[in-house]
Amino acid sequence: MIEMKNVYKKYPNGVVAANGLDIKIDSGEFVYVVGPSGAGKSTFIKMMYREEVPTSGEITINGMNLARLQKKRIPYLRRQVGVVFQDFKLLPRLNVYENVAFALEVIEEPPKKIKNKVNDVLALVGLTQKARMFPDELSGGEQQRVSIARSIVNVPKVVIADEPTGNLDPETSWEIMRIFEQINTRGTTIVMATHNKEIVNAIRRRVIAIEGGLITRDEYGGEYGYES
Ligand SMILES: Nc1ncnc2c1ncn2[C@@H]1O[C@H](COP(=O)(O)OP(=O)(O)OP(=O)(O)O)[C@@H](O)[C@H]1O
Repeated sequence: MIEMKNVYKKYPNGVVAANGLDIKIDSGEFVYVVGPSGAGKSTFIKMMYREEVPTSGEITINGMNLARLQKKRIPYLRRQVGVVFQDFKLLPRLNVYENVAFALEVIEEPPKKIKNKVNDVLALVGLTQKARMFPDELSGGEQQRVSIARSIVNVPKVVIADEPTGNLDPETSWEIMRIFEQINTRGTTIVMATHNKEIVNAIRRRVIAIEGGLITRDEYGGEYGYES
């Protein structure tokens, strides 16, 4: 479970990007985070994987208090929370297989386990045939599939995605959504910030709207609710 209690975030330049956020997200939920540009969606999401730390308030993920998490415990958090970005963030000099394996090498998994786990997730995202290719040899959708494979190879309880379809054409975006739905069906919680109105209105899930650093709407099966 993810819980925020009265979370406030002021950046050093004085911008208040979270102005008292209270939210509970249960295990296994699929949540969209929507709102206008600059509303505070990325800040909300970054605080969940401790890329940003709240100025005050509490955030817990599966019992871990992120505000008080010691630096040395961050790798442990990253094992429980997979992250997917709009711009994929793959390592350009590593091939598909190595990009995914890297997430396991840093936590010192035994080589044999690495091979099995990487092959399993590459099959799940449909990239078995492209395991030896490099990121610049892949389409945007394929690169995003590698990044999703990397985010789930540790079997995290939560996957957080910030605009994962933002750089993709509509058809490819639907393919990526099918993969997220599949991951969610296996019990993984998904929290996804998105501007994709068509997707939110078609694949109905919980919608949390943020405006001016506040949660202004929280509806199960809700609409996107903005013109974009
Ligand atoms: N590192 C930072 N330092 C200072 N201000 C920041 C920082 N990151 C974000 N902000 C500011 O905080 C506010 C919220 O930004 P955030 O990126 O969370 O919004 P967003 O809803 O994700 O926007 P978008 O949809 O455009 O990505 C904005 O006013 C932004 O300029």
